[in-house]
Amino acid sequence: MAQKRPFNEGRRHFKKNKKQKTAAVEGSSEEVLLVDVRRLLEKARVGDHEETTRTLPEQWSEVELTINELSSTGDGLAEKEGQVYVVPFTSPGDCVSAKVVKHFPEEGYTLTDFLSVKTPSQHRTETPKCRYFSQCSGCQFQHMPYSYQLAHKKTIVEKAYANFSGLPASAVPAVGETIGSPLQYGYRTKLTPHFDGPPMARKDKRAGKKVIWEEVPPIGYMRKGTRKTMDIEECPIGTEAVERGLRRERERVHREIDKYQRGATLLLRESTERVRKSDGELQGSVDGKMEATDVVVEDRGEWVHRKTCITDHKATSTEYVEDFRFDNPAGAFFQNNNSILPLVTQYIRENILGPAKSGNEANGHEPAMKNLIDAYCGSGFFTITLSQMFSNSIGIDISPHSIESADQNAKLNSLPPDSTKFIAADANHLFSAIDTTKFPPSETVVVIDPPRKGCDQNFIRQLLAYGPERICYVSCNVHTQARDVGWLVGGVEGEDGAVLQGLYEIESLRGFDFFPQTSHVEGVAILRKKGDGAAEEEGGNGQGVAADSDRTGGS
Ligand SMILES: C[S@@+](CC[C@H](N)C(=O)[O-])C[C@H]1O[C@@H](n2cnc3c(N)ncnc32)[C@H](O)[C@@H]1O
Repeated sequence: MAQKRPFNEGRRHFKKNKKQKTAAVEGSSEEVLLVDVRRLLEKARVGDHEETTRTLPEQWSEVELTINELSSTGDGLAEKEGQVYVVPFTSPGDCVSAKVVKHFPEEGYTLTDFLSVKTPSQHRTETPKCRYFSQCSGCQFQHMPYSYQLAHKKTIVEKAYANFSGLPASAVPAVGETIGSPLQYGYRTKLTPHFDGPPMARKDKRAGKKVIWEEVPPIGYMRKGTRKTMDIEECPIGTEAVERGLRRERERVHREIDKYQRGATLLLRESTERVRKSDGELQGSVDGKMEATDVVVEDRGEWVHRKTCITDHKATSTEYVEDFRFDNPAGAFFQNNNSILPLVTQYIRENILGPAKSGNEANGHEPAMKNLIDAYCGSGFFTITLSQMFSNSIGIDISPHSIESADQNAKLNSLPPDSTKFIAADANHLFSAIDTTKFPPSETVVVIDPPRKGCDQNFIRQLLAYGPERICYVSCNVHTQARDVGWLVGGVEGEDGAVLQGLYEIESLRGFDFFPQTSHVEGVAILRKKGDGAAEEEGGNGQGVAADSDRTGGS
């Protein structure tokens, strides 16, 4: 059985500092960093570093370090005399100067501020496009070539499964190459910069006084390693329409700051109006030019896309992915990098039914997968883009607002209501609501795309009890994904304490780069029920379950 153990793994080996009673959140950066620190210390053969007597440099002193490796959190790690120094904005091989910020002696690491490069690594080849790079906490990788970023993200997936799935290496297939984003800058369709209230705002408010702004505060993102907001005038990972919106919103806040009683988060969400070129009026005014101050016009073959930036949470934003249209309240969740979405949907279509049952060929195979259940469906992105492959599709989301949008989106895309349905419900109660005569598990594929914290253990138990033929697990946190997949493959403790056997094997695993220049990677894992053609595929396309060799390579 795959245990809950892996998420404690990073801490288990360190004596806890008495003051640090709070456990790190499962799958959090802190947890992931701890595991990488411990692995590096093991590699450096430091042995029991808790017993090592080390003299650590004083806080705020400057240290010179050579970066050994990149952590899954995107930070450089440098081992020196039995202590790991965490240095942001660096690459393996960099020799850098850094300022000591905080020691965690029990855990064996020290947080630092990056100061300067003494000798650059061979992976430090790019000139960052953002003038705030190495101060802003948003991006970590602008100094590295894109191919290196993609290769690193593959190792993040590998390490996640090696360290957090609780599975033997033989149960984890070779991780595929990371699929890159067609746009590596100018891709983010949503940004949410913020500003803080004046220091006395709370006290003034309690005293019934009007809040006084002595100056316009910085509007932007957190300065790396601090809780302070830094002023950001431009963000080159945002789309052009969003960049325009940022400038406009900043000007507005500068004009209207006195209307605010406290700090605020601003919304910048791209919205697209699609106009057929033959409709005339826009012909000739295309090719990414600004048609008017706030409108970016893009040539899309027979269409013209007019892109604007919405700042009202409740206003409707429209996005096109392939030929599907999605309308959402601008403040609601929708994927943030439209350029990569067609690659993801295409990949899932090609793999969701398995190598022999892809796409339209599926109907010729028995048992054909006729049904789709999209747990955590949001406004219907996967249900709608995949529904043409299935006779019945159902999407479930806990947010009634998302389900309203999903219903609306199904209509916008002319999907028949008798075959594509959505229900507002907790995924934990999903399987009691499913009619198994309509959705027999042997003919059903389940797509899972939960929030960063992953699935509830209860959901996993119910999924195992239902036992769909295939599962496609999409996740923005490959660490919690690895834990959940570990349970589906290796089994999980039932509510009564008895072991529920794992039913699945991992057919394929790879990352998609939804967020270039950052350390985030979206994982897509395809699982099939054990015994469903595993043998015939082994050794076939290199994506089958590995033979008994250590291929996860996470340590
Ligand atoms: C990462 S989003 C994915 C949305 C969708 N698949 C998409 O691509 O647009 C996660 C979704 O899970 C939903 N969610 C969170 N907890 C849930 C639960 N217990 N049951 C059902 N849905 C939940 C959220 O409302 C959110 O829409």
